[in-house]
Amino acid sequence: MMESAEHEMLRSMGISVFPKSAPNEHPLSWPRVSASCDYLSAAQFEDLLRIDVHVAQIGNSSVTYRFKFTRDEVVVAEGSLTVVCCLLTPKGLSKTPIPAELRELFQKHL
Ligand SMILES: CC(C)(COP(=O)(O)OP(=O)(O)OC[C@H]1O[C@@H](n2cnc3c(N)ncnc32)[C@H](O)[C@@H]1OP(=O)(O)O)[C@@H](O)C(=O)NCCC(=O)NCCSC(=O)c1cc(O)c2ccccc2c1O
Repeated sequence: MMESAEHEMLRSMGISVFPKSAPNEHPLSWPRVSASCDYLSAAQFEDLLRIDVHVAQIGNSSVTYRFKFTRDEVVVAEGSLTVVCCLLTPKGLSKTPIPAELRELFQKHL
């Protein structure tokens, strides 16, 4: 659910989760390096939950999101996810500094 909320947030910012890249460029991606969630009160099947997400920290290549899950006004869970800006190369993931234009977009959600 945190990943879905993160993806919705990226889309709302106009950032593709997996952008198309030019033939000789490596696509930019955001693999997760850390995830945690504290469950604070019980939720039940079919409950409608609201997930609020904001950017808690922007590093050189990393972004940390915080999530709050609520049912009506009750906080059900709180979570955190850290992703790293990476180039997807034929040899695998390679971290890269967050491009300035994306950093600016993330800063609006701090
Ligand atoms: C992502 C890595 C390639 C980074 O490797 P590296 O060793 O070079 O990174 P650093 O140690 O320097 O850290 C970079 C940056 O992240 C911060 N950080 C690292 N670990 C943590 C942590 N546990 N908690 C918080 N922060 C952390 C660190 O402080 C640095 O921050 P700065 O801001 O200062 O730069 C490498 O770690 C790696 O490959 N990890 C495995 C990633 C992975 O497979 N995750 C599992 C989920 S899968 C996934 O999410 C995913 C994987 C893919 O391959 C995809 C491919 C295509 C699309 C999507 C994919 C995808 O979603």
